[in-house]
Amino acid sequence: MELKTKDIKSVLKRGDFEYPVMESFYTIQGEGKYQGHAAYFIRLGGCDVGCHWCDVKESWPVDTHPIKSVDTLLSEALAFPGRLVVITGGEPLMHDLGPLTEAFQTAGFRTHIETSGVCETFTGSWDWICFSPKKFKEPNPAILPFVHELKVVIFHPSDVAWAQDWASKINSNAHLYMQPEWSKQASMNPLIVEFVKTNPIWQISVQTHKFLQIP
Ligand SMILES: C[S@@+](CC[C@H](N)C(=O)[O-])C[C@H]1O[C@@H](n2cnc3c(N)ncnc32)[C@H](O)[C@@H]1O
Ligand SMILES: Nc1nc2[nH]cc(C(=O)O)c2c(=O)[nH]1
Ligand code: SF4
Ligand SMILES: [Mg+2]
Repeated sequence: MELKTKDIKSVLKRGDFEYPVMESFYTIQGEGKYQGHAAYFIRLGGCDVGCHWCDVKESWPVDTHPIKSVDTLLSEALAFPGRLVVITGGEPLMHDLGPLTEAFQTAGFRTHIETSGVCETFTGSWDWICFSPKKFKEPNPAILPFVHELKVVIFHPSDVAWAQDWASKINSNAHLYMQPEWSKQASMNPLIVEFVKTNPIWQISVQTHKFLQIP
């Protein structure tokens, strides 16, 4: 049963909780298991991992983005038909995601996260956890039993074995993706294609939003 916005405000416990929000946008999930699904993205500010190939480096500072309340974020998302929210960043788990996810789930959204898993604390109530480990900062192993999807960016051939090593550490139900680093597709795509054909438990994820030229 979907609540109306005014009803939701009355049930939100921490609707006034605030976050630094670089951007929020209604689009098509371009990566991983839910690729192709309409989704409302909330990109939180702040990340200290420092991937040199990061495609959203402007998200890294935590104090240069507008501050938005849960109330506002939920009201903005409710304006669109989809009921799948993807919390991303930056590194979203830098923040206490309990209030945000509680509000969206109360309003009938599936809550998905895109995370590098590096944070000490692991907050929020999630319908889907996409874990994308990085060589630049060691993830917190506490997340590993809860991962629904492992998505490893392949920048160099050595990342293939590194990805398999991570697959051996997470729960056996997780979906396994290799994603070519965007600028290295010419060399990495053939490698990943051959790997997946040989190891069909894996899938390739190619950032379809960039081909569709949508956010
Ligand atoms: C921008 S990050 C934000 C969430 C979180 N910090 C993380 O890394 O998972 C979202 C996703 O984009 C991927 N990504 C970032 N830059 C990329 C690039 N240049 N090529 C391919 N994937 C990239 C990350 O690996 C991650 O799966
Ligand atoms: N369309 C679209 N899909 C995405 N999947 C993961 C993204 C991210 O930056 O977290 C992303 C993004 O930035 N845009
Ligand atoms: S962890 Fe994510 S947001 Fe942070 S630098 Fe790496 S890809 Fe970018
Ligand atoms: Mg992106």
